[in-house]
Amino acid sequence: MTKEVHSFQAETQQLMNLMVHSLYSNKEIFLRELISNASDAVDKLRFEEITNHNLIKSEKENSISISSDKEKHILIIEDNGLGMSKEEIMNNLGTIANSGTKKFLEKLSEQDKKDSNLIGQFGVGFYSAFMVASKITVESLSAHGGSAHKWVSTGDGSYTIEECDKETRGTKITLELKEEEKEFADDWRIRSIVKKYSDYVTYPIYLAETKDGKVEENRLNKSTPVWARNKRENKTEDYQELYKQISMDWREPLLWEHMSVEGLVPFNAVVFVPSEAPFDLYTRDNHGLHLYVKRVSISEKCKELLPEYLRFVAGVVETDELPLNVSREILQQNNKLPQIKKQVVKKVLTALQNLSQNDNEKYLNFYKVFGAVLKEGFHFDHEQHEALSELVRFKSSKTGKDGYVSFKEYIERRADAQREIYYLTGSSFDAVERSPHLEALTSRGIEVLFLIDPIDEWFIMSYAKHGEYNLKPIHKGEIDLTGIGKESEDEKKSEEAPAEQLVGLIDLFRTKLANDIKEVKISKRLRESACCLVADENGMSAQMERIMKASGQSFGESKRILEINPAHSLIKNLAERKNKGTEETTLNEWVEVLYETALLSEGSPVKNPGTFAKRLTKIMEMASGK
Ligand SMILES: Nc1ncnc2c1ncn2[C@@H]1O[C@H](COP(=O)(O)OP(=O)(O)OP(=O)(O)O)[C@@H](O)[C@H]1O
Repeated sequence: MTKEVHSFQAETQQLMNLMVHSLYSNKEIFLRELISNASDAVDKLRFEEITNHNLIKSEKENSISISSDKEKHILIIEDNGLGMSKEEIMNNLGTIANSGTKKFLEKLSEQDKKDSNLIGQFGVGFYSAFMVASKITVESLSAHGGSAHKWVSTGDGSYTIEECDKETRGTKITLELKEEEKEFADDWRIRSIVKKYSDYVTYPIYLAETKDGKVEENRLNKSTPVWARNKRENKTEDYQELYKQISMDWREPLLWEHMSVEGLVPFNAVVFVPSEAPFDLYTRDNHGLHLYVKRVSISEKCKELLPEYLRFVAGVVETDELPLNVSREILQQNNKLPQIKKQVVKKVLTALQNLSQNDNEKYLNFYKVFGAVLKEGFHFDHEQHEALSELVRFKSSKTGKDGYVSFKEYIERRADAQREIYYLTGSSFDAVERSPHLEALTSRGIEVLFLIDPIDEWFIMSYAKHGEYNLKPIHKGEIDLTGIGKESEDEKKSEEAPAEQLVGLIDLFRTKLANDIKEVKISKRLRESACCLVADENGMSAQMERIMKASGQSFGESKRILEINPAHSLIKNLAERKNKGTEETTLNEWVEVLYETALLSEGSPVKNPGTFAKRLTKIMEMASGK
């Protein structure tokens, strides 16, 4: 047969031109594409073999062979798959069948045509080889028989096709590399690309390497990957090695889960929870799981498979339910990934629950590092509230600085008649531990959770109720503890001043502090302290205000309510003085100092520390002179 010359379809030519002149920097993906095509061709052969026994046999095992000639800048990729007839070659390599490539071209007509990054996003299959080759020869013998054909193109608008001598079934692709791309003929370069993208291709990938004058065929890819094997075949070290390879973390993982899911979207996965926080835990935006489709690496960090609040999880998911050249955009729209994600999330949360039940110490070590991140889930994943609520831990008025309590334990040891879960927000354990807000609750033996992570203010906005128990802030709104718990005899309040005796003093507070506070009220929550500040029911807590300020989102300071303790001797004395008509100026000073101490005890700064110190000194001076 003579050599025929054919022009490429217009779209194909457009694509070729782009490839030939591509400025895309990640050109190495061409090898991934060619290996993936070769692996597909072997897949197709194996599928047909089941029903058709007349296919040409191969003496070699089903495999992909790579060889190169550094001197001549030649790279060859050969497979013993199904191969192509003349018509198939012309159809497949002259037109654009691949849906990913079509999408790529559509995108190009809308967007800047020079946007070379699109190439990487779409993975344009066979044609990407023109990024590195000045001439490509494809020789193929179909396993169905007939004669072998050779297709040759330099990517300049046309290709030639003619019969050729090829005795073995399958396809051989010879790339004549451009001078500036000759590195792709180097063994080390080939090895590293295969390792990176095609390590888990089902069929062996061999590289012909010359050592001491002899050619050796060395296998580059692994055999069946850890996640595709039966769990029982894997050893602990297999998982540990996989973890290190995909996470770049040299420490052992805390735990892993191997999933083989049948169902609607079948997939295999291995997910890992690290034992230590990665350095970029709070800043990372490249979280995700490594996604494989038919053993081909599609995305190293597939965000669609993992919610942000599990961004510390590393792992691999493999499914055959997606097309190979799936683009990032398609990944985002794909409806199968959310189903996989849901199951992965469930599995990780269950694994953590199991850990907390079986080895609480280990779990708490995990929680100390990752707890705050996990809590973000309350805001973003309402579906998982129940599971997450079993995983959160808190410090409290009963745990001490190093301990933790779960919701479950809190409820188990709640006080008599207690129907709410009490909490207090603040910036640290030390800052809340001695808060005046705690006094009435502590004296009744009621435990108060300390929400002292910056994320807690958001956590509480998304999780206001645990089962039948409302979460109740003790630093906001009214608090009524009547009948709850039991007040110990020696902690009972000393006698309160009758309300009418406090009217004058309350008025004084109101006038003097008009610019700073919203209201003055008689407190039910104080025991030792003379006064404290509370936000109203829907107001912003002092901690929230500080966080907003620190992140540059201050809405101005909200005024809080000053509560005074009617049983405190200082308040009683001041009320008496006021009622006796003691000079206003002195009383004003006391009122100011009381307000400022209330600010300090909730962790807020006083407006003018110098004035505060002077006032305090004056009062101490007066007291010491008595
Ligand atoms: N080594 C090969 N053996 C047999 N057929 C091949 C080989 N390489 C390519 N082909 C054929 O050429 C077609 C075009 O390949 P190309 O890489 O452009 O897209 P694709 O492989 O179809 O894309 P996708 O991988 O998304 O299906 C393939 O569908 C296949 O039919």
